[in-house]
Amino acid sequence: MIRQILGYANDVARRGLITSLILVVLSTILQGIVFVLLVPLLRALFRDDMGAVGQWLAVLAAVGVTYAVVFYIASYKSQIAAMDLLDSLVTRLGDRIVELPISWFAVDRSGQLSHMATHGAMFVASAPYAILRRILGGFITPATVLVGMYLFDWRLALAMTASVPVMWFAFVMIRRAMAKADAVHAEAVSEASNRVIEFARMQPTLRAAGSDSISDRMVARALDEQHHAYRGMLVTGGTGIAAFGAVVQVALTTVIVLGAYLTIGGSLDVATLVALLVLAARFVEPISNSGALSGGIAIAGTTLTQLDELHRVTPLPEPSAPREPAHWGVELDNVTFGYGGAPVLRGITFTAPAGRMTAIVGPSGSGKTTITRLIARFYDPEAGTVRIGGVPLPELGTGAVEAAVAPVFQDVYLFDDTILNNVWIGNTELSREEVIAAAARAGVDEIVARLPGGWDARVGEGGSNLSGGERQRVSIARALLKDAPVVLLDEATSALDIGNEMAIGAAIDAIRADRTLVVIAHRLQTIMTADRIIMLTEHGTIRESGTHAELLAADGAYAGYWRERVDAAGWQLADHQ
Ligand SMILES: Nc1ncnc2c1ncn2[C@@H]1O[C@H](COP(=O)(O)OP(=O)(O)OP(=O)(O)O)[C@@H](O)[C@H]1O
Repeated sequence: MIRQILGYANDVARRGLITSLILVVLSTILQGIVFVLLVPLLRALFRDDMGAVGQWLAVLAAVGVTYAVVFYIASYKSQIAAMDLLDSLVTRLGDRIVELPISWFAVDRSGQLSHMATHGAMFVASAPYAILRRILGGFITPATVLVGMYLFDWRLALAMTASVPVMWFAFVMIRRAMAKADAVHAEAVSEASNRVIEFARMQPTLRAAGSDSISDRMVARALDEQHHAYRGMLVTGGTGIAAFGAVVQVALTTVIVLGAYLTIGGSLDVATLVALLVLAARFVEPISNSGALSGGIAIAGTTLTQLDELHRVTPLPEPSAPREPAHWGVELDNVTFGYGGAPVLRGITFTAPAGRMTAIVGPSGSGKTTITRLIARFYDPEAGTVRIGGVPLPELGTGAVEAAVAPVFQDVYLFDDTILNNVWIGNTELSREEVIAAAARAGVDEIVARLPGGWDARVGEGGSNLSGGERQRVSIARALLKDAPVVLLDEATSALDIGNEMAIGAAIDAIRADRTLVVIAHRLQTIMTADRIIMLTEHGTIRESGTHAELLAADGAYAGYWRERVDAAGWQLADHQ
């Protein structure tokens, strides 16, 4: 475990941890010596040898004071090391999260991550100070006592030694049982956290569905399971501690019986027996205490295992020498992809040339969003190749793809910060004036004009103070600010008011002028003005592709789809062809 913890510690924390552990070992040895010194002291007392009593008392006081000083320094250093370790753990966790492939986040991990970053990291960081220190004491102090016991009576010392493997076995068994119970509990906690977060976020939907909705029941079940797992952990811990205590008491009783037998037989004097029994009690006491703490090691171990798992997630392959794209056109070449199951895209081939708008249309679930995820390299395809500027994405590298591509998705998440800062994260190197100018190109200035506080108005958690269309305008402004040569836009499906409609239309015109724009198009205006339309089937294949005019003239599936959309929107077809 120490090795595992050291693996996550930065240099400062590692040095602090090693120093404090050395001091802890030293203090526990000194504590053992203090106990051992009780034997000659007690023997001298029993024999009324006051000169020897004085001598041993002086030695005891000297070792005792040294122990107290070392113990104090060890505690102080351990606390500092714990704080450094916490820093280091949280930083490593953060660094790892930003390296993980985006696909890892497709499953909701918020509960697990928040638990790891808060309780888990704190438990691991304090484990060396609060738990290991005492567990080390529970082994090293008795070991020192045992060595001392051999100096006074080898037979009793041998009986004590014989009990060590039994106690060790009991200790390991409790730790294993606790580790298992805690792993179940940790999983239940993260599931319950996910459900509670979801429950809070989804309140408006849930209220509309009535109180006995599926989500209510899912939250209740997740909390029930967590309570059940917690009870299991308490029962396992309690039973383990009681069993361990019993083993320790049996060992002590054996030594008492053997000591009495030897004294009656005349081979051990009463003074030595009494002194050794005091020592035997000192031998078992730290062991008993450490048994109670073995569960703590198991709990810290669960978080360490989760951290290890996080570090084992295989990142997408990266090039040793990234290639430069020749242009910013995007190309899908015979791409097939599925989310671990049946393919959702099959043999997709098309190009989205630089400086053009390519619109993707098709029924719900046909794979439109998946295409944009593959271009942004959230995933690599199972077969076929995605290229930017003629270079396959794995040869370009994820960093270069992230720099070149600006995705504007429908589920835009805004930080609970000012509207200005929400645009600014698109490019933090620009000045406030430059950010405002870029944001105005996406029509964000109109939103700002209505908000009390203007550019410094807060947008609420997730952007809840803005409408869907307004959030998308902020997201488009981020993309404009990032000045990425490839923009992926998933147009809002919900009906937009005229202000949003016009602002987004104008922003699209600004983007397509000098960038590669791939749009999952829902607005009729976008579809008909696209340079090229790719129409998908519900099976994730391409049904038709071409310009709006070409596809209407072909009078195939697209022409039917277009007529339906126009009828639904109440457009006059003749006016818009
Ligand atoms: N993260 C995921 N894990 C597993 N399956 C997924 C995931 N995301 C999408 N899918 C599945 O892949 C298929 C294509 O989904 P995709 O979101 O790409 O379709 P779409 O055409 O964008 O749909 P819509 O128009 O409804 O947004 C669907 O069957 C969907 O259920």
